[in-house]
Amino acid sequence: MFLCNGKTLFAEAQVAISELQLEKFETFAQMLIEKNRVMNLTAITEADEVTVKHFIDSLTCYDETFFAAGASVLDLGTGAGFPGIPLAIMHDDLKITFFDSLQKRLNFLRDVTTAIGYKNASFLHGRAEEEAHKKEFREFFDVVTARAVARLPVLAEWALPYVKIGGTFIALKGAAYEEELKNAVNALKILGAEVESVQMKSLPGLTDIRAVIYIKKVKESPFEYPRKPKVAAKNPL
Ligand SMILES: C[S@@+](CC[C@H](N)C(=O)[O-])C[C@H]1O[C@@H](n2cnc3c(N)ncnc32)[C@H](O)[C@@H]1O
Repeated sequence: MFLCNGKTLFAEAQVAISELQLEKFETFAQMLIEKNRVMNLTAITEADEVTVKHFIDSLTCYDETFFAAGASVLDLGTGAGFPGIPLAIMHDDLKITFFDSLQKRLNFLRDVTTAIGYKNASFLHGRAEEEAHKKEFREFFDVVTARAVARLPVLAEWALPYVKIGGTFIALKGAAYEEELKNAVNALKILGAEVESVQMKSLPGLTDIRAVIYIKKVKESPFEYPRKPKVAAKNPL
């Protein structure tokens, strides 16, 4: 068993988890470590750190107020599957689309979802700035999640066009969250969104600041957003 302290760490984080869900995290962790030998997926490879900094951290974004049963979720810039795979393990009714610009990472996630028996997965390969202009994805998702993808003013422009009116964009952020929020005020206004709440989170054994920002989509995002690749980063709203 790779995650030998898994049960204790989830309990410390007050995450109620079944034996089956623990087994699925074990499967995912083993696949992640194995694949990481040949593909750049994560710098975190020690078992307790994987549990805390990837699995438990990902789950901090789950709040049932924002995730209705069976909700459609887009995990933008999912990488090695964070927060998407932990959400799929704990809430397998959610319909999660794993979205990344790197196909290899999506291939890995396809194998993971098969191994853990998660049947509600979809995979989207492309750039956030481009796929949002396709009719089938625009304002389609109940929830969009993103962890460690871009600064909030840029991320808001990439993510909010995918969120349906009344839906939520959830950004998992670190210590710079206040500064990012301040800098994103204009972007949120332009894109038709408002900050609903900011929840401070702590992780077992760590003192790092973690903030989960819930942003409500209140009206349509103007069609010109997101702008072409690299524009938002160079010239954020
Ligand atoms: C630093 S990783 C974070 C991965 C994961 N969310 C996590 O928290 O571990 C950022 C991911 O976002 C993807 N990404 C970056 N820019 C993107 C874009 N414009 N559209 C889609 N994916 C993007 C990258 O390929 C990478 O997998």
